[in-house]
Amino acid sequence: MSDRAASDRLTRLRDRIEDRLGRIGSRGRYRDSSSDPSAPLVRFCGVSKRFGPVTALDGIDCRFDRGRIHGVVGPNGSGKTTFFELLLRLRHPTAGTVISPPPAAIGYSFQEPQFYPNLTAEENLSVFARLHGDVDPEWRRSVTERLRLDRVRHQRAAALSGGFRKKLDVAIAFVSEPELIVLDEPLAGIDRLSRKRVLELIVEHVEKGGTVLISSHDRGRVDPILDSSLALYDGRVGRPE
Ligand SMILES: Nc1ncnc2c1ncn2[C@@H]1O[C@H](COP(=O)(O)OP(=O)(O)OP(=O)(O)O)[C@@H](O)[C@H]1O
Repeated sequence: MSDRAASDRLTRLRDRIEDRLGRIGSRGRYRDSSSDPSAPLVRFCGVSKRFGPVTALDGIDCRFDRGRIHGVVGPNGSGKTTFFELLLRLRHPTAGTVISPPPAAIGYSFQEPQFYPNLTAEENLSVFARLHGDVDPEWRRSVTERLRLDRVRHQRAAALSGGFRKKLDVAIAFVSEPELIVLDEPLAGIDRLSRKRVLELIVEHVEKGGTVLISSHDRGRVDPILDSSLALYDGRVGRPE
């Protein structure tokens, strides 16, 4: 990583920590989802997020039921990433209440990878699998093989090609079988067979009772598996693309 990239990364990290601690003029709050299985797993009640003069989200009200695949769609800059960051408590709402499972119960893959660059693909999967307690080793093997990560398992994550990095990051989201999986552009930059496999993993996760939120510009592939869609436009709900 160049000095410039390392410094940019550090600045973003510092910004997120400050934000997460609610130090940037934030009056919104978080609550854990109710354990009642008939209650929605995720709810946003009047949620807004401002970055200085920029309003990224403006009074969002929505709910996502359990055991479903939910799409979050919208053009570039409509607020999808900010929405996911609030859901994961990586950022603090400026106003309103975000109700979601605690971050430890959420697997995710965002545009910026979460893996440890100096660990191998296999070591990364093993670390993330253990984060949420015991995981069936057969499941881990199945995810690894289906995304064809077995062939690069001894390579350092940082040395992987772009497509394999993306697949490793997506595999990490699934490996611990969390209650909720949040995927921001999971099909970007991966080959056709792997895209098919990712969609299969999503459907399988939901059939086992899990919940998935997904944002993708690959609407042709993703739309057929969605149970519902939240359309964002300029930080507001409702206007379709
Ligand atoms: N850390 C930040 N500081 C300032 N403005 C930000 C920050 N993060 C997001 N924004 C602004 O908030 C708005 C929503 O951005 P966001 O990244 O959530 O959109 P998006 O729908 O994910 O876009 P894309 O599809 O291009 O990834 C944009 O105007 C963006 O410039």
